Amino acid sequence: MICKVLRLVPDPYRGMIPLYLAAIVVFALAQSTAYVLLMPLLEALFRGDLGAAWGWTAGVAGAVIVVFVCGYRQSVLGLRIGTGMMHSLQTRLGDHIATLPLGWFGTATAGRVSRLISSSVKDAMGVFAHLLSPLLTGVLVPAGVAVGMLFLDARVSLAMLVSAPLLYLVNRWGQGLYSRAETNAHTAAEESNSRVIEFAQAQPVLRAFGAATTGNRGLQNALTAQRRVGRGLVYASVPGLVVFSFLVQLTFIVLAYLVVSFASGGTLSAPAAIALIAVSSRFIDPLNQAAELSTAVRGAANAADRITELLDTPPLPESDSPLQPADAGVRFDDVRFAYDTGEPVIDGVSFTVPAGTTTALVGPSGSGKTTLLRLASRFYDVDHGRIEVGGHAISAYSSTTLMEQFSLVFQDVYLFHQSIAENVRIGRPDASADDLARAAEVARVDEIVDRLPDGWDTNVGEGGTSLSGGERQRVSIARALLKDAPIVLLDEATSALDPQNEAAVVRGIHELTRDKTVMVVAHRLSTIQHADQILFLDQGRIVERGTHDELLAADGRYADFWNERSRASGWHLVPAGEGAR
Ligand SMILES: Nc1ncnc2c1ncn2[C@@H]1O[C@H](COP(=O)(O)OP(=O)(O)OP(=O)(O)O)[C@@H](O)[C@H]1O
Repeated sequence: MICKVLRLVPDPYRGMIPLYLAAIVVFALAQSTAYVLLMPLLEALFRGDLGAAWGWTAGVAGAVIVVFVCGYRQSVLGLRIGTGMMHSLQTRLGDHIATLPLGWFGTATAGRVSRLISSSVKDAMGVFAHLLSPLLTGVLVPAGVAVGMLFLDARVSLAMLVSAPLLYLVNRWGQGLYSRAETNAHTAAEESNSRVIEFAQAQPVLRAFGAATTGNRGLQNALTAQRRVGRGLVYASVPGLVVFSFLVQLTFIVLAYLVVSFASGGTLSAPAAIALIAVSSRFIDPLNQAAELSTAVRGAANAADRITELLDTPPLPESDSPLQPADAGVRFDDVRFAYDTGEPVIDGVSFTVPAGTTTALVGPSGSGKTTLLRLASRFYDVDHGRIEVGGHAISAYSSTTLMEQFSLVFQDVYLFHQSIAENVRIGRPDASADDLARAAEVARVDEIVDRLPDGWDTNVGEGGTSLSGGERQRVSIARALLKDAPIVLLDEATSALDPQNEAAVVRGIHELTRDKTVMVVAHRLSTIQHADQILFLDQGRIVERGTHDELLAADGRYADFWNERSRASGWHLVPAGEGAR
């Protein structure tokens, strides 16, 4: 159980563990020695042999000094190992999560990650900070007392040693009950954490539907389930503790009975009997304490399992090759892909986007357009086929080199709880103030900054809540402009923007995509019409491809789509070959 936690201790602190354990062992042995020495001390006192009593007192005092020194040492070492382990685990978990494929980030992940990084790590570090020492002491002190008693009264010592296996088995049984309930309680807590996060984030939607306090059935169900399994956890921990505690008291009664019978049988003196009963109580108390702590250690071992499971989740394979792309071309070759659900979403897609050209992805909702952008930037690895950038498979590049090739402008723009300047600088953290100002001017972020109370230093709130949707898009375009990568992956907004934002976004995108390789999930008719190549997707396959004029002339799915969209937006179909450019 403890080994699982020991494995998580980082290197510089691992070296301290032998000294820490040695300090605990000496601390416990010194305690049991002090207790065992009470017996000859009491005997000497009862006999009136004050000289011997002083000698034993000195022995007890020596043992107490060792207890103090080792107690201090193991507390300091335990805290150092525990806090070092907590810091290292939080960093390791954070680094590891950043390398996981995006497919890992499912709906329950927010709650899972937050519980792992906060509560599970704290549970695991608690083993060193405050659990292991009293637990080991609770086992070693009674063992030391029982062995020490061998030299004073072997019969009582044997009775103590015989009770040990029985107590151990009962404790194990209690641990088993507790462990299962603890795992359920943790899963329920993860789920309710996720639902609480969702509840906070979904307030605008809930309020819009008048369901701010009552509408989140998921949260209510999760909290009810958590309460239920929480009660289960209490019920599961009680039987083990009660039976164990009863057995411990029973052991004490048996020991007391033995001592009294030996005394009345004349094989034990009265002072020795009194001293033995006093020492026996020191055998019993630490056992109760150890039983209570062992449930907490079991919880820590479960936490260590969860942490290890996450650290063992394979990251997206990362290349450390210094390979650089030859150009900014993109090629998909017979690519197939399914999300976790297993349903094929991309089904044998092949196409080439020559460097410096624009490819528009068009097709019905759910046909796989956005997925193609995610695959190009390796948010996920393909199940079959190959994606190349600059003449090499994207998996051959280090993730830093690969991401340097892309500017991503997706619809769901996330802004951090930071200033607007910091949010734009995510595109290139070392950008100069001039570059920042230029990108802001092109994407018209400067207009937004001018009206904000603290200008560039205005905090945009979590998720950018203090900006409108169009303004958030402008910030995301400014980020991409500042990054100035050779390939632009663009998911055009489907929703209509007000004229001011629309003009700013169109101008920003025009500048962003100038002379770049562009893959765009296109919704605006002018974007589609001016693309060098249009891919019409349906159910994960390219069903038509060509230029706007070629596809209109083919009079197939694209022509139908174009006619419909043109009618809807008040455009007029122009005969093939006369399409305005
Ligand atoms: N993270 C995901 N996990 C599971 N399935 C997903 C995920 N993202 C998308 N899908 C599914 O994959 C299919 C293709 O989705 P995708 O977003 O690529 O389509 P799209 O053509 O971009 O649609 P839209 O035009 O509506 O944005 C859809 O059936 C969608 O439900």
